[in-house]
Amino acid sequence: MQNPSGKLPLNDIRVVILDLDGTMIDSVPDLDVALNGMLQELALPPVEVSAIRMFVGRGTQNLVRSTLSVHLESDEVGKTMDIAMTLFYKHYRIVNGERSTVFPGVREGLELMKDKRLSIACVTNKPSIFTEPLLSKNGLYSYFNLIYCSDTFLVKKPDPFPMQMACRKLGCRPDQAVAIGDSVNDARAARAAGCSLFMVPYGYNYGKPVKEMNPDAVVSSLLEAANLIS
Ligand SMILES: O=C(O)COP(=O)(O)O
Ligand SMILES: [Mg+2]
Repeated sequence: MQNPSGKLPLNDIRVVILDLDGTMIDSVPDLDVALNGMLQELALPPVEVSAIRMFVGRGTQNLVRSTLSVHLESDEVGKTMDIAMTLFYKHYRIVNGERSTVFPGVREGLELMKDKRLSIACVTNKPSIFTEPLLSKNGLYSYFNLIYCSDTFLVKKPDPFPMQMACRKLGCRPDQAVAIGDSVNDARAARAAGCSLFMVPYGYNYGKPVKEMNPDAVVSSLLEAANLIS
């Protein structure tokens, strides 16, 4: 754990705002099956799972566009997007939650946050049609006081609006909330919203070390994060 700001443990925190993909759940194994199913129906070659890991974080449209761009020029990508999105949704609805796994320390961290009487929000760039089944299948849904997805508002992370709304809805000031995420999108949203920021190093951050985002701490698990909140 690193502590660049020197203000740990964080005091007077009321709300924890959690990212989903790459922070709580390793969803790439399902995305791999769904994206490659989409490519097969489009008569395009498969993409490597290591490439897919680099594409996650800015929502489904960007994920599908990046995947198509491995094989197609940008004008072809534009023409193929509508059918590709339909095919991706078809495949992902079938496999969502089948191969994905909960990262170590997530359940224990959520339990400790509950014990500390913190409110827990999930703010994800995943569409709601996939988010709620994924949390439910993994037994995590009931921990959340609030869940905001990519389609809840007109904007998503890195825009700060969903995190600001989570604070307002849960009755705290932004400086009484800590966001915990894996990517630059979480970091930008949290800082622009005025929240504290913890980052996990095991998720998807386009291959960049999370310490470059200057979080208040890099935490190895949600359990470690929960221990740093008082
Ligand atoms: O679906 C994505 O692009 C990423 O989702 P996340 O915000 O939960 O990491
Ligand atoms: Mg993420």
